Amino acid sequence: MLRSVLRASTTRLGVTGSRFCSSAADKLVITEVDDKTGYATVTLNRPPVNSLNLELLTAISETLDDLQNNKSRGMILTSSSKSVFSAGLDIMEMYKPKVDRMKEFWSTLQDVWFKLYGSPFPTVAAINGHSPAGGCLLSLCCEYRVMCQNYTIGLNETRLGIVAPTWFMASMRNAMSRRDAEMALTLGTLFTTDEALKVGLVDEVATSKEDAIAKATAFLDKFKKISPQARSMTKQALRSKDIMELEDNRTQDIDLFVYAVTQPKVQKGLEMYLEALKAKSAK
Ligand SMILES: CCCCCCCCCCC/C=C/C(=O)SCCNC(=O)CCNC(=O)[C@H](O)C(C)(C)COP(=O)(O)OP(=O)(O)OC[C@H]1O[C@@H](n2cnc3c(N)ncnc32)[C@H](O)[C@@H]1OP(=O)(O)O
Repeated sequence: MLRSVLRASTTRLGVTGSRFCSSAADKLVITEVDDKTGYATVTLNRPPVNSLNLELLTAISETLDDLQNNKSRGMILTSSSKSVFSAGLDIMEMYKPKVDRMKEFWSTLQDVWFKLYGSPFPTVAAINGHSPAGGCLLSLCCEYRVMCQNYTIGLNETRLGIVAPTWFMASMRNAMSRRDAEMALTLGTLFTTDEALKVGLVDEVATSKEDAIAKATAFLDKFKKISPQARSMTKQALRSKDIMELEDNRTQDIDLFVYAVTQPKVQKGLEMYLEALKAKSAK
């Protein structure tokens, strides 16, 4: 039985919420912990498409802190949307940006990556909708991915005329073969669920969100008889090279992001992409 709400993080207005004080619908991230298993289901809740702006990233980052501080037994990451897991980074954070906010935005994304990719507790993404770019990154940080049928997933940055940072690439390389990762990253491939399964970008296919959560739970159950400490040390050792590489280059990575995104050519590309998205949604 799910009991709500371990911690309701930042509200849509960007104000830190307190325990149990307002309805889950107001929260950017909803955390529910199962009494029996101790697993936390973390639901991204920024309609319409869970695009990752500074406030949503901050809420995710705080949630991951809470789970770690509470010695979580496992986390399932999913979305409250019926058709989108996450549309990736909020393009409005990059289009005509204010540099200070942009730096905070990127630094918070780095924090989320460190905390999720390197989490001591086991993590699964129950991908119940489309998952392009930054949405795909969040799922790649998890140890296991279960995806519902008939959606798309991938790091499609090159299709937007931008370059996925090396730590995005490392996360993809950790899940699939180097060859498939190179093809996917250079082409900016958005895979269908079945294609993603074939290349190992996702581990299982689900027929519904409920089925995805059940399969995610079954994955977490596999660790019941494994020492949590041995498990987390093994995971962190395997991922430490990627983590140290970004730790050593955090500031340069932020500077490179600001430099790249503020280039007039990139701004023009983002403008055109936004226009195309708006035109599509207006149809
Ligand atoms: C060597 C190292 C160099 C480093 C240099 C750094 C360079 C920077 C790297 C940056 C990495 C970027 C990562 C990203 O995540 S970029 C974002 C990529 N995301 C996408 O391409 C997805 C775009 N969205 C979609 O394809 C669809 O919306 C989706 C399939 C997800 C859902 O479709 P659906 O039909 O359900 O919804 P709509 O398209 O109608 O969208 C509804 C409204 O939401 C707006 N929207 C959608 N996506 C975004 C987004 N990512 N950001 C902001 N807003 C978004 C869309 O415009 C609609 O708005 P309106 O209702 O107002 O029209």
